[in-house]
Amino acid sequence: MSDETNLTLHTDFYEINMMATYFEKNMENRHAVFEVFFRNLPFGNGYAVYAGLEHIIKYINELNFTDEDIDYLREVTDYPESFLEYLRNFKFKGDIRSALEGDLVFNNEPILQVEGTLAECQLVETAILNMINYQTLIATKASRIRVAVGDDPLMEFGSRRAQEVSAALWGTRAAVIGGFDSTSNVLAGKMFGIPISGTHAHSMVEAFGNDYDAFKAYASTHHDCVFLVDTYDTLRSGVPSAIKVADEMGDKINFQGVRIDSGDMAYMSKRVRELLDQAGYPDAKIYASNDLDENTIASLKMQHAKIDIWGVGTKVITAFDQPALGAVYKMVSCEDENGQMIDTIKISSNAEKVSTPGKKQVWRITDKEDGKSEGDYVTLHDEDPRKEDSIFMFHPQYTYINKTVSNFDARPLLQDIFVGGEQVYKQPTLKEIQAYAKSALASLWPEYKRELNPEDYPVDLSQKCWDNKKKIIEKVHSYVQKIKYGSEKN
Ligand SMILES: Nc1ncnc2c1ncn2[C@@H]1O[C@H](COP(=O)(O)OP(=O)(O)OP(=O)(O)O)[C@@H](O)[C@H]1O
Ligand SMILES: O=P(O)(O)OC[C@H]1O[C@H](OP(=O)(O)OP(=O)(O)O)[C@H](O)[C@@H]1O
Ligand SMILES: O=C(O)c1cccnc1
Repeated sequence: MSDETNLTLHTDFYEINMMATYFEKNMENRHAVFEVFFRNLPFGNGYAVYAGLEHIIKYINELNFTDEDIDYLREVTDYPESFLEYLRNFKFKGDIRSALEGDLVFNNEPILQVEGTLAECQLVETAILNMINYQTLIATKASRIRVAVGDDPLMEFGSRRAQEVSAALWGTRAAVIGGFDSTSNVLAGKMFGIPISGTHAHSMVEAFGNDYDAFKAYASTHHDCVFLVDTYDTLRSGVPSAIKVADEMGDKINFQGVRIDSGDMAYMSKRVRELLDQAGYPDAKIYASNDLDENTIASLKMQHAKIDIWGVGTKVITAFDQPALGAVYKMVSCEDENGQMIDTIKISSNAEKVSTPGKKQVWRITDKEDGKSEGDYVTLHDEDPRKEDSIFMFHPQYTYINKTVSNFDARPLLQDIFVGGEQVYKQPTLKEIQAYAKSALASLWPEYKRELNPEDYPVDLSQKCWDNKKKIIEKVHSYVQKIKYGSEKN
C-alpha cells in the first residue's frame, strides 16, 4: 500500500538534480532556510485549517535512500558514483518548525520552515508541499461543512470518490481535523483511530428484491440498524418496511434510524419524520447523503429539513470546488561563499507574488481581555513582540491600513518539530487535534468565519521584516539594472 512505501524518491527529479550540482560544487552543506506559504485562501474562505504535519513527520523520520533507490538512480541518471554514495549515506539532520495541525493559518505567512543544508532542504520540498497542499485543503473544506452542519453528527463517506488510496486515507484524517466525527473507511479507522460508522447500500435491497426482506435480514445479523429507505419508494415502501422490521424485532435491535439518499431531501425528511413519529419512533434519526456540501446543507437547514445526521463524500474528499491550495516552498535565506547568511527573494512583476525574505516567525496576536484574534504578525526570527507593550500592525501592501495593538498576547505559530534531524515534537492524538482546531475557530471573530465574503484577516509584517524586504528588493533591482546597462563588465 502506498503509505507503507519509503517515500524518499517521492520528490521531483529536479530536486535531486540540484542536489547533484550542489554536491559537485561543494555547496551541499551550505546552510539554508526555506518556508512554505500559500497566497490565497481556498474556497473564498476566511481561514484555512492546517493539516499534513503527521505525514510530514513520518516522511522525514523514514527519509533514507535504500540500495534499490540508489540502483534505480544509477540506471536512469548519469550521476557519478561519488554523488550516489553521498545519497546512500544521506540523513535529514536539519530543523523543521511548523504550525500545529488544527491551527488556523492564513495566506502570505510561513506555515512551515525547513532549515538545514541546502541539499536536504531541497530534497524535501515536493513531499512536504504535496502533504500540506492536499490535507490543508481537505481540512478547510471539512471545516466549512462542519460550520454549516452545526453540532449534528457528520460522517465521512468519500473513499470511493477520492483521488486514489492515499488521498482517501489521509484525506479522511484531514476531514476529521476539520470537524468530521467518523469515517466509513475501515482502514482509516484502524490507521488513525477514527470512529468507523455507516449504514448499507442500495445493492443490499436489490439483492433481496424488496425493502422488507433486506431490512429484516440486516436486523437479524446486526444489533445497530440504519435502513436505507430510498431504493424503490421512500414513503410507500422504504420507511413502512423499516418501521415494520423495527416493530417485529423490538429490543433485539437498536433501531437507530433511516437514511435517505435521493430526491428533495427537505420535503422527504419532513415526511419521513412524520411517519417515524407516528409509528412511535421519535428517537429514530434521519440520516442524509447525496452529493452534500456546505451549500446544500445550509440550504437544507434553512428549509428546516428534519435531518439529524449527515454523510458527506465526494465534495469533501475531492475538495470539489477547488482542486489545489497552491502552497509554495521558497528559499528565504542561504549561506554565501564567505559563510554569511544572505536573505533571498523571489521577485515578480505581481507585487503580491514577491516573496518575503529572511527567516521568520509568525505571531498570533490576541486580545488579552476577550482572547479574540487581532491578526497575525510576521517578524524576522529574532524579534519577540512579547517584549513590547504595543505593536504597530500595518498591511504590507496598503500601509495606510494600520492599527496599534496593546494589551495583547502573542503566540508563536511556528513550533520546533525536528531539531538537528531529531523529532522533538510529540504529536497529540487526532481527537486532541480536532478539539484544538475547534478552540482555534472559537477565538476567531465571526466576520472571518462567515462562509460567504468573509473579511480579510490581517497578516502584517513587522517594521523590521518590511524594511528588510524593501532593502533586498532594492538590492535586486540595482543588480538587474547593472546587467541591463552592461555596467557589470566595466
Ligand atoms: N431540498 C433541497 N434543497 C437543496 N438541495 C437539495 C434538496 N434536496 C436535494 N438536494 C440536493 O440536490 C442535488 C441533486 O439532487 P437530485 O434530485 O438531482 O438527485 P437525486 O434525486 O438523488 O437523483 P439520483 O437518484 O440520480 O441520485 C443533491 O446534491 C442533493 O443533495
Ligand atoms: O454523495 P456523496 O457525498 O459522494 O456520498 C457518498 C455516496 O456514496 C453512496 O452512493 P453510491 O451511489 O456510490 O452507492 P449506493 O449504491 O450505496 O447509493 C452513498 O449513497 C452516497 O450517496
Ligand atoms: O455507510 C454508508 O451509508 C455509506 C458508506 C460509503 C458511502 N456512502 C454511504
